[in-house]
Amino acid sequence: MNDILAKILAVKEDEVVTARQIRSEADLLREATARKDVRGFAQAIEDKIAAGKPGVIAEVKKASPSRGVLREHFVPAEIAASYAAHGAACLSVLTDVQFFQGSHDHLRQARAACPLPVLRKDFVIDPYQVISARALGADCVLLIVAALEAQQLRDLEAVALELGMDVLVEVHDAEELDIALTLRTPLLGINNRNLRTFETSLQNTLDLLPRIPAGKRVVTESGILAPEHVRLMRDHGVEAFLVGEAFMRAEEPGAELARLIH
Ligand SMILES: O=P(O)(O)OC[C@@H](O)[C@@H](O)c1c[nH]c2ccccc12
Repeated sequence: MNDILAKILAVKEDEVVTARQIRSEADLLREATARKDVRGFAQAIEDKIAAGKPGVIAEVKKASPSRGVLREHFVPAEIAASYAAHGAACLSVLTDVQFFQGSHDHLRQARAACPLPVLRKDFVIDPYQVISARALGADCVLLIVAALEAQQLRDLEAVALELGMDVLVEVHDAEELDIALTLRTPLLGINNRNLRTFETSLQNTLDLLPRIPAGKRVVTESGILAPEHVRLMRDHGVEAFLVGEAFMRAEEPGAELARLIH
């Protein structure tokens, strides 16, 4: 497993060990449960779609391992406000430091600057990170099937739901999809990018669509760069999108969002 995902997961193991030494899980849990401010993430997407609009999860991401720095002028509060003003349903904020140049502060600042629900975008492998997400203010966590065993996925989902958060479960192929479908969450992300090779193809979403049962909300993730891409997906009944790079490269991220969905 000498791929980028394996490298990232090894770093996450270390991060969790260190974080636990600084602050106990019990202590963090007290902070997380004291917060009574969860914003409905899945609901915000459904509300957009019910109004005839695409549900866009707009990402706040300074850099990525495949693309390097995406945006020099990077002010999370400004970006979040711009997204909110231009019709985003939700935000996704990278909190990984080493590979995406994210931070906990990016999430706090973005969430404080707008009324939108926020996904903590990181590589979650341990309940500590789910609890930490809520303590930071996150309303949803990402669980990546390629990174976890089926039982771990179910356990992490249970922790998130217990804290009142939503879960976005991410798959890349049919095998991962079968595992994801054992979870309770309706939010099913299909990543068009392979996290091991970084190859990106929108066809990936289209290929998996016939396998999605009723009751699940498909979110197509990655590589959505142009209005034609949004149109192609909507023509196939996909109404929810997770978009980062296209917005981060634009001078005004929210204006680019509006351009992409009209
Ligand atoms: O920047 P893009 O190509 O629009 O992609 C956004 C999002 O899908 C991508 O950042 C992503 C999807 N799944 C992830 C898992 C970890 C880190 C990042 C991701």
